[in-house]
Amino acid sequence: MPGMKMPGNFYLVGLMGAGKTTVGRALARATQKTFYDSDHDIEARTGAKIPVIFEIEGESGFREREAESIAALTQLQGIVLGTGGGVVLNPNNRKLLRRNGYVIYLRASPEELYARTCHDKNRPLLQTADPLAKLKELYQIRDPLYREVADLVIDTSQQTVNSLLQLLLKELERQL
Ligand SMILES: Nc1ncnc2c1ncn2[C@@H]1O[C@H](COP(=O)(O)OP(=O)(O)OP(=O)(O)O)[C@@H](O)[C@H]1O
Ligand SMILES: O=C(O)C1=C[C@@H](O)[C@@H](O)[C@H](O)C1
Ligand SMILES: [Mg+2]
Repeated sequence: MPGMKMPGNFYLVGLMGAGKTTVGRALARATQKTFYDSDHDIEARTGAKIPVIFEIEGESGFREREAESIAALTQLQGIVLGTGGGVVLNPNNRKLLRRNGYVIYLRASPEELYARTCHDKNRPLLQTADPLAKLKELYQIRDPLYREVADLVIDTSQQTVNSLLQLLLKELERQL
């Protein structure tokens, strides 16, 4: 289904490694929308990489910047937005996402997320002695919040990025 035109915005939520950036880019291409990534937007606005922002301003400083970025990006039309894994912690972010777009939760188990992220050092929250335990803890806290904002929950287990894209397009076509 190349070049399928669909109305509105698509917002992708989920934990680190869920595929928000990867699947988001592919979805934008397929639906002729512009892709944005809130993590990249924060880095561009700040002029610093996420690990550096965490180091200097702590997680709370990062969350303030993230809220500003979400407020700006949810004013845009015709976009696919890949969000940061912690975006749903802020109630105002949740409200903005729900109001302004169709929210897709890319779900994966902590074990799978660990396998996808363990070679990558760009996620400060996973720079701990036991990243799998951290992912399990984040999953417990956040899975209900992702579900709360989601219009659609997609299980990404045992799926390639391309098969996920096909599944998403089929589901979106059915629902919209
Ligand atoms: N369904 C999938 N199957 C296998 N690997 C995947 C899948 N989705 C994503 N990946 C891989 O997992 C890694 C993390 O994906 P990606 O960066 O898109 O996640 P993210 O949700 O944007 O994470 P973050 O919240 O940290 O930005 C990438 O190397 C990507 O290629
Ligand atoms: O899950 C999280 O809290 C985060 C996920 C990443 O996307 C980044 O937004 C940052 O590393 C924090
Ligand atoms: Mg990402």
